[in-house]
Amino acid sequence: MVDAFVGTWNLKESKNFDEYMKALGVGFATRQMGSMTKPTTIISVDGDTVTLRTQSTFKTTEIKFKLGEEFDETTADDRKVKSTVTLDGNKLIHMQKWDGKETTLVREVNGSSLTLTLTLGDVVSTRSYVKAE
Ligand SMILES: CCCCCCCCCCCCCCCCCC(=O)O
Repeated sequence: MVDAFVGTWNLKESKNFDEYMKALGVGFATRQMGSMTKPTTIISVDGDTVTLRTQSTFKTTEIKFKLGEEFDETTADDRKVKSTVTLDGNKLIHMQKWDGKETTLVREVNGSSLTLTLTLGDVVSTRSYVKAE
């Protein structure tokens, strides 16, 4: 049920994000900014279209998608990827594919907490978000 993800979520804690950005090939200066930045993610639903906006003073991205339908996405580090988002139980699974590589961004809600798990090969980063009041 995507409804559980709807709301405004603020980053509270981040683990291993620098390693994840390194695995993506993100350069030093951008990684420094990325590590310091505390984004807000706003998720909304209109009919069968989901909007996921991640905003910060450094970068802002917004994607609109229908579950299970592939779409083109330009990521915060400027990768041009093919993305598909699916719902598996209570997990929102976002898969990005580019240049023969793939990464997953898995979001899971537990009450007022949202956990984002970023995986690329054997590199895993966990980012914890808390719902805004
Ligand atoms: C859009 C805001 C993202 C904030 C950090 C930007 C850092 C520079 C780009 C690194 C690429 C990482 C891919 C996106 C990871 C999303 C992290 C998140 O939503 O918390």
